[in-house]
Amino acid sequence: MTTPVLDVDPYDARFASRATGLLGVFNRVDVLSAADVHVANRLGALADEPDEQVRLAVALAVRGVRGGSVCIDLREMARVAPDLPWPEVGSWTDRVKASPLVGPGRPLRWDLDLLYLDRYWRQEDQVRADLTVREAQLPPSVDPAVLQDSLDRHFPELTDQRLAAESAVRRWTTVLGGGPGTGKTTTVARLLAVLHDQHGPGLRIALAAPTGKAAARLQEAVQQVVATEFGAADRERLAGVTASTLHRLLGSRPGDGTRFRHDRENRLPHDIVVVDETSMLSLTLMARLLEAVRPDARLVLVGDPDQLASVEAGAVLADLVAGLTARPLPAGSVRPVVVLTHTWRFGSVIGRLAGAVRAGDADAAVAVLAAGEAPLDLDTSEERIRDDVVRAATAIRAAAKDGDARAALAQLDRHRVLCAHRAGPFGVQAWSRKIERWLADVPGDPREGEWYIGRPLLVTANDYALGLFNGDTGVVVRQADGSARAVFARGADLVDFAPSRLGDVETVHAMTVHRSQGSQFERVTVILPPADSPLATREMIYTALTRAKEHVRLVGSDVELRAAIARPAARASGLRLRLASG
Ligand SMILES: Nc1ncnc2c1ncn2[C@@H]1O[C@H](COP(=O)(O)OP(=O)(O)OP(=O)(O)O)[C@@H](O)[C@H]1O
Repeated sequence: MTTPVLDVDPYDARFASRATGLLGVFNRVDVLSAADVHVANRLGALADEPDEQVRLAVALAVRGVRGGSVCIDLREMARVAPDLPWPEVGSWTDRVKASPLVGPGRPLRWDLDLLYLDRYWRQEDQVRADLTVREAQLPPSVDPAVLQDSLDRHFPELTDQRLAAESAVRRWTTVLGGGPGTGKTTTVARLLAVLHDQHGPGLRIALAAPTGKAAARLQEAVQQVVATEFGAADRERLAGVTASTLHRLLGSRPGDGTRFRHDRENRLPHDIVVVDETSMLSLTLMARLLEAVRPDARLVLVGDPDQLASVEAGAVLADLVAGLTARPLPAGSVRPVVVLTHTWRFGSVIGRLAGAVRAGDADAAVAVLAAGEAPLDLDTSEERIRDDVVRAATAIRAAAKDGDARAALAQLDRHRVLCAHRAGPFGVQAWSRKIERWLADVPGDPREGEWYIGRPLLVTANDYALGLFNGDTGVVVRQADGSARAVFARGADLVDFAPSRLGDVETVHAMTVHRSQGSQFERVTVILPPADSPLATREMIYTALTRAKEHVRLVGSDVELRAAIARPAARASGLRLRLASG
């Protein structure tokens, strides 16, 4: 195999200037970043490991985490760039396994024929161990007659929703999956009532989600079911149930994003913990959650396993669904994983397109689009996008000028541009600049100053003092005295701040698909990433489409759409294998 000849600019920060040999080759073609190479060389030097094949494996493991993989499979690595001088897999594996860098108490681990950075191996093993301990206990004690009665009341038919509720009563851990509108929240509200019947008064319930927005939606949806479906007794018992962010529930400590007040030594007091939007949890956050929940508290993990996984490493929900489903089920016990498939909300065109994307069926997806039905279009005309964007921004601004904060926040959810990328011509930054230019051209309506009335805001870092969380959105609204306040929703309430108190905020007309998880908008404009982008994946498109309640515009052509549908996100992890084998 020949080594590619490359012209390298020595001042380009992407290139590790002293990367030589194999690592230099992989760095120069951008397979390894300068940071990957530095970490590998530093660890190699500390452990006295000169073997460049081992250092290459270390650098690839670091690279893997950057791409969301918890570990790497050396046998699969050559697929990344087949023309590079990859070591022969057999001897490469032997060298890595024998290296002083690899083993218990060392920086890396070899397990299940996969190479891990030790930290992630420990987290994966902890998740397995905690789930196994929960399973190994005696199951919760249940009054079967009471259970039968409450299930008949809340789930009169034998549906998957009823099975999920029964699992939540009979097991310590339940995973409830399903796409948008499949009835997950309805099931959660009803199963809380069923659990109340078992437990009697004093049941301590925690509802949580990874973002403030998702927590607010969960609380609102549960409360709506309680208010509209339940009789007086259940209504009274569940009327006060609130939801919070997972970080708030676990007790985040300022300046420490990965350790919490509640942990193995200081468990959460709740008898039942329900977490929504679990697909957004990284492996690290799942490990923290599992160590904080009492082993004898019921845990219900809810989410859509087909959505994009977390920004950080791991694909925990998809792994839990696959791993726990593969475990042999003792006779007579209820399944720990229930995935709801019937869509109650939009049996609509958007649902059909999302279903085709999820199934990886590009022909069916293109056929749905080609049918030209109203809520969908595949369009590159900037004119139409501009109309949508300007109309939405104008409506926000009008409500904000009127001092009507609730209306301004409602308008904020009418339309959003979603991009796979942050940077580059298809990314959030470029689209935000373009939108700002369009808005500046609207006659007679200059948006002046940083905190102009009607500025839509996105919080980009947790602010514990203000109680604002990464991903929260708000609007600058005019007050009766003419001053400007930044207004955000907190549950059913509104909170407002002097804009000068806000730290990390951006103007939000466009956002990444990752950030949009846990939110829905009436209309969504999706900028399809270029066909050769590594971010052009099936999960990316599915997640973007399912953010829309009424209308989706895809910007691009069927070439980009087909390319993304053909590429399932590849995140290496050993969790499903570990869980499947118990
Ligand atoms: N068994 C059922 N029979 C009839 N309608 C149902 C049933 N279950 C849920 N629904 C209705 O379907 C709609 C969607 O339900 P729900 O909000 O619980 O879904 P979800 O999966 O939580 O959706 P999302 O993920 O978008 O929040 C609601 O209007 C709800 O009332």
